[in-house]
Amino acid sequence: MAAGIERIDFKGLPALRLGAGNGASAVVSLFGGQVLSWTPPGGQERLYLSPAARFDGSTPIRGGIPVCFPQFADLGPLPQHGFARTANWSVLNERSGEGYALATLGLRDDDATRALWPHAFTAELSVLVEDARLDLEFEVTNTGGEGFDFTAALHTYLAVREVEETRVEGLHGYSYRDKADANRIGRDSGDVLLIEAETDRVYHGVERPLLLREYDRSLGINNADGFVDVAVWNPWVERSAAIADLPDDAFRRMLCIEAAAARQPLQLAAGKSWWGRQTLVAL
Ligand SMILES: O=P(O)(O)OC[C@H]1O[C@@H](O)[C@H](O)[C@@H](O)[C@@H]1O
Repeated sequence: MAAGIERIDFKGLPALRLGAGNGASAVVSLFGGQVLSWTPPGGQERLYLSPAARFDGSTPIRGGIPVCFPQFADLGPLPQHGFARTANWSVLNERSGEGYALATLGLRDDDATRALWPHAFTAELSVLVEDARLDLEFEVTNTGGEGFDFTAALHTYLAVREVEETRVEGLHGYSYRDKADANRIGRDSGDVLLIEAETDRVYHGVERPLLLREYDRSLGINNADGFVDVAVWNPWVERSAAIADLPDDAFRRMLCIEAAAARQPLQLAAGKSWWGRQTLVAL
């Protein structure tokens, strides 16, 4: 597609299409502030978007990069993964030039968010497409008069050709909480992580970039700043079949490698900001 940013309708929802001018593009839905597609130069889609995803403007969209905020998973009293993924975001900024496109979406507290979570905040998601790179920055500012706690994640659904032939490198030696095994704390001891069963882990304090290797392509994943944890999720056979908006064999085509701040709640004092980043590089 041409370079630049255009407003589009994506299955009935308002969205932005970001084009970097060299074949690289991304689609970002205003519902959820959610990246739904990312194609680096060469034209291969690198995010998984469920063919059974719902676009009704109230159900979370299954796939792409949902924003989990102000709660990751079920780590608190809010709906699973918080409310940001079912909120309507606004466009704060759009910029494009030679070889890049950048959009920033914003969300702030309103009556609906305060009914669930009584805090004043602004959140911004910046999405940059440039060459073979997708850069995401998620920033939260406490605009109220008192501190608050939150957990957060960019719940990135990566498209894989065959999950059992996919290797994740870089997690060796890190400890993780294993939700698929009664929240047992384990330590990764292998050279690579293979996905051969239901996997639902939060790795703690991951400082190295990760490499997702497939037989004919790879993806570099770097989580930075406030995203100190990495969640790895694959629902495998039974859970895939039980999730209504995922085809039964979806687990073969996706692997979530998420930038997270989920080991313990973050405390954000009045007037302060926090931010975390995830960068994907197609190799
Ligand atoms: O179905 P949801 O709400 O989008 O959540 C999907 C998964 O998200 C993961 O991040 C959680 O660790 C899993 O436990 C959860 O099942």
